[in-house]
Amino acid sequence: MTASTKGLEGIVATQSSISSIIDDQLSYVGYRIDDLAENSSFEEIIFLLWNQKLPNKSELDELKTQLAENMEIPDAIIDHLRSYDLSTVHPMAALRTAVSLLGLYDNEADVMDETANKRKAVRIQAQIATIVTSFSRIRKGQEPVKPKKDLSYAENFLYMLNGKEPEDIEIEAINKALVLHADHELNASTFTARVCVATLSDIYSGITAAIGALKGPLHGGANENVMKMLTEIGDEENAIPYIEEKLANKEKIMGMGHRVYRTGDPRAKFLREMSKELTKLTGQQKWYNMSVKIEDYIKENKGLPANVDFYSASVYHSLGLDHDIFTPLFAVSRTSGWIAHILEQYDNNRLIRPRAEYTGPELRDYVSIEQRG
Ligand SMILES: CC(=O)SCCNC(=O)CCNC(=O)[C@H](O)C(C)(C)COP(=O)(O)OP(=O)(O)OC[C@H]1O[C@@H](n2cnc3c(N)ncnc32)[C@H](O)[C@@H]1OP(=O)(O)O
Ligand SMILES: O=C([O-])CC(=O)C(=O)O
Repeated sequence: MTASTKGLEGIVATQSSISSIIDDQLSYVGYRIDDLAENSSFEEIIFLLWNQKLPNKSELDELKTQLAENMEIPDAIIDHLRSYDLSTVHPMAALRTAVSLLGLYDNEADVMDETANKRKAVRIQAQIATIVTSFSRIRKGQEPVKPKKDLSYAENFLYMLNGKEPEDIEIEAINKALVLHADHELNASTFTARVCVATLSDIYSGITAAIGALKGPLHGGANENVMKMLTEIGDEENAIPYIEEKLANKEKIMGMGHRVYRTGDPRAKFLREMSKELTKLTGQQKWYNMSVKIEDYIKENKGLPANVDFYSASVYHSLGLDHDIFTPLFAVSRTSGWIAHILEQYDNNRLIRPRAEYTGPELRDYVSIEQRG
């Protein structure tokens, strides 16, 4: 292994027909992210990722109905969420455990045929939103809100989170965020999901493993940390001195840099636009202004682009989301991509088992405990 392959940089580890990043352009199943972000509902994206084609009207209506009808979670999950001290638990840890638990209440969890896997896909995609929103409400002492069958996925997410039907601008913002985060080639959490199910383990195991990988601050956890940074900075004039100090201490700036993108993350411009609009609307422009200053500074001084997690922070903050719910919302969206990759892995499976270059001691003789110093 050379320094350049550390972290498997540049290694092509599988073939996939789900999403592609070529010359810093992202597409889902051949459709440009720019077109999808402007025009698609999240349900359309789910259908596209799982079926490799855009749905016609009746296919889309059917999926929307299935998702809305499957959103309720078993009472046992709600009881579980009430059973521990939620104030000390990160929502991503709660989500990881709750999705694993969900598998215990699905009597098809270990049925591995294609049709059962598709039914489970719908259930997991539907119920993950309800787990996140129920957790959020229960820890505030509020009752969980049941989904409504006539609402879209984005609407139901906001309705179950806030207990009231959302405004159009909120629905549009959440829908676009869900579309933009849905899939991203062989990112760390998707790779984790594929490695897990390539042992022929079940979908719940794959999604649980992926949630664990997304939680880390170098991956999905960055969005929460961006808001933490902006809050610490506090005012626009503090932004550059704060960043200079971080860089001088060799600390990473959250939401900046990417393993694959060199010129820029094509999703970031949409989130930047949304951040501009929503922070203006809510009188919180300072978060957007601060973010622009940081983005410009890092681009000029480090040559690094803002990634998807950078502006999503001020977008979600403007929508009133608790900061530690940012990454769970990412997971809600990325579940669609994880499931697509899991189904693709099952479809043409081979165990994923690379090698390690051994760098430990040479072979040596065993020393009995009495003879050890
Ligand atoms: C949805 C997503 O997962 S998008 C990514 C979300 N993660 C973040 O935003 C966390 C901050 N960013 C990072 O840590 C990185 O840019 C990653 C993890 C995204 C990609 O990392 P890698 O490709 O492994 O790059 P690596 O960490 O090796 O960095 C290469 C160089 O750029 C620097 N660098 C990379 N990102 C940053 C950053 N955000 N801030 C400061 N310096 C950075 C590194 O310090 C390193 O510099 P050096 O060569 O002088 O030591
Ligand atoms: O692809 C990656 O490495 C990280 C990323 O942007 C994502 O998962 O959306």
